[in-house]
Amino acid sequence: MKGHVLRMTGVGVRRDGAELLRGVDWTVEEDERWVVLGPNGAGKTTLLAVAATEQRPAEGGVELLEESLDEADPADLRPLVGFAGSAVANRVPDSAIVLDLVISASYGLLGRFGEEYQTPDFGRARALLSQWGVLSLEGRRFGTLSEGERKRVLIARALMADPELLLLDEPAAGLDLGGREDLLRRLGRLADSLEAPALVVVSHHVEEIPPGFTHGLLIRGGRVVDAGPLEQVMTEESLGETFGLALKVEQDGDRWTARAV
Ligand SMILES: Nc1ncnc2c1ncn2[C@@H]1O[C@H](COP(=O)(O)OP(=O)(O)OP(=O)(O)O)[C@@H](O)[C@H]1O
Repeated sequence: MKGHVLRMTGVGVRRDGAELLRGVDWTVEEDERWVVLGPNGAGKTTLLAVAATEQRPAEGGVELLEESLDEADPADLRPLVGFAGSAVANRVPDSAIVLDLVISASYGLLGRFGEEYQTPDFGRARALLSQWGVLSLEGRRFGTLSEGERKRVLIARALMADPELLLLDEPAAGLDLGGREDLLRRLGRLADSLEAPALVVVSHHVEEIPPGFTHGLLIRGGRVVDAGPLEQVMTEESLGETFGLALKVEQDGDRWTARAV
């Protein structure tokens, strides 16, 4: 059955007198794969923080799996959301062992602190590391990993608790061309999987939209410029307004490119 996993209505966020988001209406259904596109400072990370229940909006409503955040305990809803991005990477101790980092996501922890795990938990953690191409790193310390390796490990971690919604903040940033293409292929495979959670990927670049993604939300200055099926929102007009410059946008199969004109 199709149902909404995330719904924001009139969401506004303010911090230290600055308006970070304003009047955001956004619904993510369980079979949708969204990319959130916008320039630096547009409010993308803030939007994900609200979706991940880490930031409470000053205005408007947020529902996760049809439960209002006003009524539910965020601690009960948090395991339903997998989140990977630099905000998580910055909190991981350099000394955390990769396998421990992934497996401890079942308890919402960033490493093992004496909790008990069963054989199937280790099996799942290793299967996820393998799915993201980093099983050989299972015994390494997080602090010794490259940027690309960290990103893959954190995506595996975000999937460990079998979330209903997976939020990835700039998964392709800082990767070389081969690393980016490999990551996009793996994200495309996840997008195609019927068992995958609803997906939301944040990016600055239309070239980083993974194959199989269905919807786009364009944001600038904390306001939604456009949101809906990709073919409807990926226009030169809407993207030009979002990034503040005239653009030539092209689609080649399920990939996109954009350049200034
Ligand atoms: N405490 C704060 N006080 C004032 N402004 C803030 C505060 N925290 C964040 N901002 C501003 O809110 C805006 C949105 O920030 P956010 O990190 O959500 O943007 P973003 O789209 O993820 O940007 P980037 O692509 O550069 O990561 C930015 O202009 C940022 O400077």
